[in-house]
Amino acid sequence: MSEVPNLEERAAALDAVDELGKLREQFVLDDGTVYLDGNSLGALPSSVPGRVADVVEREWGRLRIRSWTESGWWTAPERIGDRIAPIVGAAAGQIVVGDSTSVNVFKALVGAVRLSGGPDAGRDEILVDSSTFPTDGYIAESAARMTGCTLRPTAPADIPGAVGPRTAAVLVNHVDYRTGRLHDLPGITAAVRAAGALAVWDLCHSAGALPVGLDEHGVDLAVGCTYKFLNGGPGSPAYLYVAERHQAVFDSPLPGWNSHAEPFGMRPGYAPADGALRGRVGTPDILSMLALEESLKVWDGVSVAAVREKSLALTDFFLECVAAHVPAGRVASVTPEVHAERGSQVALRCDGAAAVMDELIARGVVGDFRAPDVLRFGFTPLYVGFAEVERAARVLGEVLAR
Ligand SMILES: Cc1ncc(COP(=O)(O)O)c(C=O)c1O
Ligand SMILES: Nc1c(O)cccc1C(=O)C[C@H](N)C(=O)O
Repeated sequence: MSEVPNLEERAAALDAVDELGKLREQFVLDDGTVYLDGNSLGALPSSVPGRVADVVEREWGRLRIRSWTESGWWTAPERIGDRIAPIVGAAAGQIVVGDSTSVNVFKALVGAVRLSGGPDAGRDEILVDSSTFPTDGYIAESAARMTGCTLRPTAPADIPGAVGPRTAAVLVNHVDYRTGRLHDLPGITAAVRAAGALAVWDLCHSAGALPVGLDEHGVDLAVGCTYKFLNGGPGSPAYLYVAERHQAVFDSPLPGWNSHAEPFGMRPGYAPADGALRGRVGTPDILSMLALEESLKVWDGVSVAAVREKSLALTDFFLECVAAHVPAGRVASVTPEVHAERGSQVALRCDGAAAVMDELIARGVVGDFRAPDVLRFGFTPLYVGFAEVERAARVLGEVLAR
């Protein structure tokens, strides 16, 4: 066990030079808990409660209806979209915030089939990532039925070889929620576009954890949640990216009055607004949305490249500590070793994983369990430190040594 003090010293040295380490102070966290579940629900930024109280008491309580204009409520979806844009590598004017990820998957995928011309243009198939988070698969199945397409579940790595003249759209998760595998967004997007189809990406597990490069890689449409690495809060609204080149013809399957060119004209006929706000539907969820806006301030001056560098250092160090602390053969990582294929989590296959995670949580190490046998640990570079990583692996070793 001579490695143990060595790992603790290494952790201290890594924390001492961690340029992002000071950001932890901007979150409500307790030193008794190692929080490795920010890939499910991000921690609370300290300034959010005060801002929410202000929205409730002053903007809603005193200004009431005036706040739609005077407090900027009406334009919040596109304003906050512009705040998310640099984090995912998009120029302003292409992202709108609102609704859940599931609803945005629907808008994006049906919108993509329509942009492709769909079955009328001979494009009658949708490809979906066969290892997808379930909601995307369920919605893709419904979107396929609605648009007259067939649905073909395909492993992300096989997509370049599977797309063809009949493909309308392809829906892929950037990072796999269970294994933490990072899929090849530039390569897959290029192959989909070369086949004349549209690429729709689900960024739930990558936005805020690594560079996405939506504009740089020519992504057509994308969606993502804001309650994981963007720390927007439970059920905070999701977002929809429609590349500028598609906006003029993007035909939303949910053309609510908020996306009308003249919403207060109250016209019987629909005429879509220009730009990103064409992706809006109904009245925005202001309390959650403004909590999200406040939480995004943590990102001011933070480089996504630095976040990625720390994320990889954290996951590398965790894997090293697990190898040192955990009895041989008790866990097997299903997260790729190669950096280019790794998101910001480590998933360990483990017998009795559900009970092991319960015990870890009881001992102050919070990750989560994903059926059937995965211990999942998410690393949020904005607030997780290296000493915590060492402690988490040490406690895991203690639990598994029993
Ligand atoms: C990849 C992915 N897509 C979608 C969702 C969920 O979507 P929603 O925000 O609609 O619950 C999650 C997590 O809940 C997810 O991990
Ligand atoms: N969205 C969630 C929720 O409402 C409750 C509990 C967990 C979640 C999650 O985000 C799960 C997460 N997407 C996952 O990757 O498993």
